[in-house]
Amino acid sequence: MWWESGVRARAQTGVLTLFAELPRLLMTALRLSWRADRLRTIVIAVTTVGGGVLTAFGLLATRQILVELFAGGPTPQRVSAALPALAALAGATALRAGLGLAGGYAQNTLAPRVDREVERTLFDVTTVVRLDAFDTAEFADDMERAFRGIDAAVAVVQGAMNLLAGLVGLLAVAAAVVIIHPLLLLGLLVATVPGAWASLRAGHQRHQTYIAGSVRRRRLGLLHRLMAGRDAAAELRSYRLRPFLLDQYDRVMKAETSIQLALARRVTATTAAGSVIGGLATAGVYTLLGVLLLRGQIPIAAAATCVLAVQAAQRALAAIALLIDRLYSDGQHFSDYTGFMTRASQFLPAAETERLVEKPDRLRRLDVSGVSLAYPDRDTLAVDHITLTIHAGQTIAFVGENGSGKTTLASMIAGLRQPGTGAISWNGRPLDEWDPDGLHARIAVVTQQYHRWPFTAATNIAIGDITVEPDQQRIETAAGLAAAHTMILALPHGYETLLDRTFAEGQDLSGGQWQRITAARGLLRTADLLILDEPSSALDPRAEHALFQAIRNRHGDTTTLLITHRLANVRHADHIYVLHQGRIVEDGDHDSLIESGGRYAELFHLQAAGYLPGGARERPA
Ligand SMILES: Nc1ncnc2c1ncn2[C@@H]1O[C@H](COP(=O)(O)OP(=O)(O)OP(=O)(O)O)[C@@H](O)[C@H]1O
Repeated sequence: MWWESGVRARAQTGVLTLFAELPRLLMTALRLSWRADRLRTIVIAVTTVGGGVLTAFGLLATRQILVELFAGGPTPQRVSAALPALAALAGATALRAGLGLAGGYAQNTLAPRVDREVERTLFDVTTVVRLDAFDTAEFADDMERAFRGIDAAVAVVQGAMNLLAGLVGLLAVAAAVVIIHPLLLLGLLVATVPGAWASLRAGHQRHQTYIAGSVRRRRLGLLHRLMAGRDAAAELRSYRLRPFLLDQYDRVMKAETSIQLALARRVTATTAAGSVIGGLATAGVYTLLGVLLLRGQIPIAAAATCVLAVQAAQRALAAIALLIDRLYSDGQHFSDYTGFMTRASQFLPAAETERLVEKPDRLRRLDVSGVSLAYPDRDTLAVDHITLTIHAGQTIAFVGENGSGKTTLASMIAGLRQPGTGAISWNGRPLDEWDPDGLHARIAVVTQQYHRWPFTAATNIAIGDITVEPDQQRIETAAGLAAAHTMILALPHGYETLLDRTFAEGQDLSGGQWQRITAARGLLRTADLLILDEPSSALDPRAEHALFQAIRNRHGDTTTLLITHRLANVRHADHIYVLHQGRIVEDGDHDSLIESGGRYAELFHLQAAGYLPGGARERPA
């Protein structure tokens, strides 16, 4: 499907390349576990190695028991001769079980710590990357897989520990086998390598399918939200979208099902080939053992121990192959996580250097010099070579038709996006050379696409300034300015009403009520620069009047940048910039722009005509 193009190419990495990454992944997992909890990592390492040594010891003790039992002499004598080895075996088994319990406990209690460490590190990055990261589809895909990689991190750490334990155990068995007859070691390898290879290959096939399905899964997630979520529920019903969405779902699932069936066929074929070859090789090992026994090259006790050893080795190897398979697939999920962290680093803001430590002083002037910006995959510039100056205390307005670049320019002035070319400076120094926290503390932004934070009404306003403890008086004053106070008091729990319908006692608000809360959040702080992007699009006339009155009252104290399509609200602005296709095409105050009879005058008259009897036009003075 159209939205899947390009993903398949990313899933074409070879099995060997990925296998070669395993040691690096193991090291990353061990480092992670060390960072999460040193003591537990040490306990796991000690119990793992101890368990392996005890396995070898147990095998040799078994051999000794068999040697004593198969020796000549009366039975009671043979049994009593075997007793010390039997006691040693019992001791080793008990000790190994104890170590296993201790190691298991350490692993289980390590898992939540690793989980927290990994998830926290991911959120550290996702909350700091530049906004432009969210403009690319690759970033969204990467992030989807990175979140899956969080669960894999714990699995990789546990898998790495278990694999280590399995390898130590296997080494022990191999050592015991070599002591009995070196040729048997070769036989063991032949018997187990095909199975291990098949496991690896099957894991690789599963992961390839997983990567190729990343966009499809996101699409499915989207359809889940659209068909079962609250946001789309009303439109879904009013436009009768049910059959359309179900059809989309069926199409995606049809593709998904056939891909999963093809995968099941390939995995079964791979594991079947591994099992057949492995089975034949095992038969070869037992034949070899029989031949050695018949030729008298090994005694019967050694042969019996050897059968036990072969079985133990096969069990250990089967477990190891399974572990490698899991580790391999979890490791690849985990490498999606580590890969995301590496790739996301290109979207991190510039590292804070000495120069950035200085906090900006109160705004005196803000210069926009030759600023341009193009969004990824767009041929045209959203903002095209704009130069302007804003002086402290001024009220500035950006007006223009939809898509003319107002929001994009404002977001660069707010320091949320970096200009492609040109520079924006605060008191003569580029924005990115000031301490970012200090800068954002001096700028308040009320965005057009505001977020409905699932917190109480009070918190929704208080987060306008999280640098100080919430102050009820301050919150209520800000709410009053945005015509939100009375509305909030009318809610079931007033300011403490939770604004999320999906939780018990939660409430939802109308679009205009939400917008009042959003404006209150912006007005909470007496920022030097207040940017209001369409703050009144959903407000009723009374609320709109109150909000703009509050904004006008700040004139001279605060510098205000206003974006609105309701041109009556920008009449009082000191300077109005008219944008068209990313450029400033006119600027001046209201009267001079009306006088000049250009684009602004045309838009203003069009709007004003709607309020006049018979659609009469206001004439320029
Ligand atoms: N995240 C984005 N990725 C790609 N293109 C974008 C993105 N945001 C905006 N654009 C495009 O950039 C151009 C300018 O958009 P912008 O939002 O700045 O316009 P605007 O003047 O604020 O419009 P409106 O009046 O509708 O709010 C438009 O062509 C828009 O389609």
